[in-house]
Amino acid sequence: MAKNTYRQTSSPEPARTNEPRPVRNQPRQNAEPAREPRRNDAKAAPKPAPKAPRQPLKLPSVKLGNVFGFLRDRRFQLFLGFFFLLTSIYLTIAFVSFLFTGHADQSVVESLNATPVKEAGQESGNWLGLLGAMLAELLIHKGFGVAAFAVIPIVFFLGYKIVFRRAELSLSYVLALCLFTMGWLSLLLGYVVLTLEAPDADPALAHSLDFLSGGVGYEAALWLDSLIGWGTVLLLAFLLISFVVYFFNVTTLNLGRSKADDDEPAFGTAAQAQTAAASINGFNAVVTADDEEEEEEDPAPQMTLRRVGPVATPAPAPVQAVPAPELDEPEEEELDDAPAIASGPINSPSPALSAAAAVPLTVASSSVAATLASASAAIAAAGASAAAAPAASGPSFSFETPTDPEPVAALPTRVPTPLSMADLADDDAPLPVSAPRETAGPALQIDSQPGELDPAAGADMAAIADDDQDMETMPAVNYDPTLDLSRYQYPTLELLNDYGVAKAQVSKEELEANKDRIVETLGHYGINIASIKATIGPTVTLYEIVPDAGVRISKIKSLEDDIALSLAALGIRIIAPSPGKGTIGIEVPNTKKEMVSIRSVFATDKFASTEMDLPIAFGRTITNEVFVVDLAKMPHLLMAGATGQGKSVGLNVILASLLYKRHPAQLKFVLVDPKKVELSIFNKIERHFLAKLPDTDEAIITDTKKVVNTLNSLCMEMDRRYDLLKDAGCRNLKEYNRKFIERRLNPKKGHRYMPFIVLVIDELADLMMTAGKEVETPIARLAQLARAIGIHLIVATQRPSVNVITGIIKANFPCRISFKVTSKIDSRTILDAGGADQLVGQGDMLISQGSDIIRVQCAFIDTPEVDRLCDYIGEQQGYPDAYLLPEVVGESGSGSGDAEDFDPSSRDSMFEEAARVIVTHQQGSTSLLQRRLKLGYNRAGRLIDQLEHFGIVGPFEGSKAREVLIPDEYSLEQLLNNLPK
Ligand SMILES: Nc1ncnc2c1ncn2[C@@H]1O[C@H](COP(=O)(O)OP(=O)(O)OP(=O)(O)O)[C@@H](O)[C@H]1O
Repeated sequence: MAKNTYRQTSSPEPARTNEPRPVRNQPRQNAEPAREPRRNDAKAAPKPAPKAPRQPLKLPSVKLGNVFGFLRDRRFQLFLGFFFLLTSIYLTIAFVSFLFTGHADQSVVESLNATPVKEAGQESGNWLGLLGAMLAELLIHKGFGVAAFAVIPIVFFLGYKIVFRRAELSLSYVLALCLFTMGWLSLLLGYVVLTLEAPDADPALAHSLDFLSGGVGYEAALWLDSLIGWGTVLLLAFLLISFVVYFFNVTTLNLGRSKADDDEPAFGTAAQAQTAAASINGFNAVVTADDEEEEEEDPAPQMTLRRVGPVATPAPAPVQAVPAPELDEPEEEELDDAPAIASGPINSPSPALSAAAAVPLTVASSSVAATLASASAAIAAAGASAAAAPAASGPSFSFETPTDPEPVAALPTRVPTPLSMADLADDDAPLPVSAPRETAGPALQIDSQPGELDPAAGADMAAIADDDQDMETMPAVNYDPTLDLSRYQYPTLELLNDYGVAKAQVSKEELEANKDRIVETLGHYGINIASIKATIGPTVTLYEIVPDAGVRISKIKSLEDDIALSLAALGIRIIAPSPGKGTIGIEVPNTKKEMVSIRSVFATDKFASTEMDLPIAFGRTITNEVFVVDLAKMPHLLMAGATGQGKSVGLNVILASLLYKRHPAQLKFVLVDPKKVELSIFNKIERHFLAKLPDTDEAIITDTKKVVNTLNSLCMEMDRRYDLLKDAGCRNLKEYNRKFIERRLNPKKGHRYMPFIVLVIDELADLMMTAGKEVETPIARLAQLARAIGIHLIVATQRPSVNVITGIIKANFPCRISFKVTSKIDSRTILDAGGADQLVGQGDMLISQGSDIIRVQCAFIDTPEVDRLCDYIGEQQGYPDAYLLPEVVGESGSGSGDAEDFDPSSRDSMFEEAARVIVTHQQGSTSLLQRRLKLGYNRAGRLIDQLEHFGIVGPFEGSKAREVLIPDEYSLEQLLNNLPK
């Protein structure tokens, strides 16, 4: 019976005598049928005494933290760690020795209660003495057989983790793997041994291998065999598959898939994408159930980094992934109480989590992109078929429906955004909607560029960086101006109306008829045409003709009206010659115009992936190309157009373009709206995108007097910015901000991140009428100088007459846009060329940049769309207030315009002299003081305010001079004598 002695563990052993010890390898034939005695033995085994009912454990009232405080003692930890490490070595030797000496040692160990330890130790053959023999007997022979070796990695890992405070695998990972291996392998081997014990099997072989399974494995296999027979094999297979699936997170099977399939980008499962997206420097961050357990165990801010093999995606350069630092093991009590994010940086969710959230929506957006792409493919097909139409008789004629050449941009993906300190600080501000919203590409760009890590994630990584790592040595990237509103979500395309795919509105008949009339009309004047080609745009069709040799261009140009007459169409424009084409262009309005929706323009790759600083997507050109310009390069814009021709829509398009592409930290608007209703809709984004003077209630300026102050304030901001640029040794704002972001400028010296400022004046005519020079001078000054320091002007007017668009303003606005105007003169005033009077209206516009004039159909954005856009931004967390411009009082002395604020003790030294000039001339004008007293604008303005305060001149009256309240010099002298000195 010695063969299965480990199964008799509960049998009382005979007292040890001098007789030879029962030998383990006693012949098997002496045995009774193998299974019976074990069952009997089991029944015969004395039952353990019934346990006393459990008493509720009375905890001492001392804090557990005090009791287990020694656990935090590093010396104790090292002691424990080395103990585990050495134990693992000890177990390895003892177990290996067991393979050779186990059988012989079995009787020694089993007779221990009857033999003195010393004697038993001498008899033991194990290389590590009696203890080695006992451990091996317990864990291998009576326990799990050879599978007991799996205990060793657990003990070793514990020691390693405690001593070195780092481990690339989590404890739960090692425990799960080793314990499963031990149990499963033991059961498997138990079943093998059981099978070898069958009457027809080789008994010697069975005996020599019986140590493999151990007592536990054998008994379990025996039990299962009795219960389900051969089903044990199936159960073993099922257990293995289940473990592999769960443990290795298997979600797809590659059975029968070709390599090509494998090469496809995997959007399949959240886990895959999560793993792919969170790849950092060769580690994949994986959040699994195991890791959650790990988090409970250790409240340190940590992301489990599991090496899962080489990662295909290139690691983002600037941020280094470092394994989470191990903190001292916390006490049990602390662990329970620790909130989930207690120690983590609040603005930094695990990249793995971000990725997981992004996945389903990535799929959604890619399918939308696919839909749009197929739509543009359909247009392309339509264009191709139109182009294939046979040419008519006469000069060669071809026409094409220009297709959208822009690949449609992938829609923004959604990412949850981190919470910043500012978020927490501003309790009143509405918290952003917790549901993930979309972020424009570079918004992963946020405005992160594709491929960059979320800056917040970058901050996170730095936050968990090893204590020893010197932040100074890291790449200088973690100042990020957008982090104050790090949860800010860029607007999505869903906010805009979807008008579907635009269709070509010009029929082949219309094209043919127009072509015939052009050829015929020109023929009447003896102009023959070599070839003619038509390009269909959204509003007009461009017929490009190549006249016969020797025809004078000016002759064709002079026939503009005749061609218009013959075509019975308004808005014909002749471009002779078409720049860079060698043809003469004749633009003929389409009978049915195509509306260019703003959504279709924003969805194009050209706009979505633009790298411009201040991109504006105006609309589509005649060749259907999306027309995107950079306001930062323009650098200012003058817009004109008769009433109802699309100016306000154009302004909204400009504002929407910028709002779609810039973060509130990067851009501020100063909105001047004398009409009071045009821009009021943008009030909702005051705390995100608007700038205003301190102590003013409304950010959108409707009062002329405030406009003057605001313009002067912008001039001050400009001067200050120039000072800062000079101090930093930078030539423009971009360079300066780059330097600041790289932390090469000291905020203590007044350096700060400077957003672009875009000043929008909706109606210049009104301002010029009421404030004249007072607005003209600062506007001209800003236009001349503000380019380099990121202040850009957009000035619109419906009256492009010379007294509104004065020479000085015009000279400083090289880029001008004209919607339809009422006269040729207006067209010349704004564009220095005719043509704007011949536009067809409704957003049809000409853009002049220097010598080039381009016809563009402005995109259409409706008021409800702007409303939705502003709501979307306005509902998000904003800054506590609008961006504050410098106060004017300090430098110009004109204060916020309130003469009551004036401090009498700080009267200007030229006050009396100024009063005499004003009273003598009976004209309360700042420019009079400037001229007569040779003063600068600011000082003259300050003096006028002081004169107002002392009742010498009346209040500000717009462009008119102030009323002089003192009738003659005598009265003035009396007043001056009575003034406090
Ligand atoms: N790009 C466009 N595409 C299609 N229709 C347009 C476009 N722009 C303007 N329209 C049409 O013209 C109308 C007037 O446009 P808008 O209000 O912009 O004119 P405006 O020049 O600002 O007039 P006002 O100076 O009187 O305010 C709009 O309501 C719209 O119907």
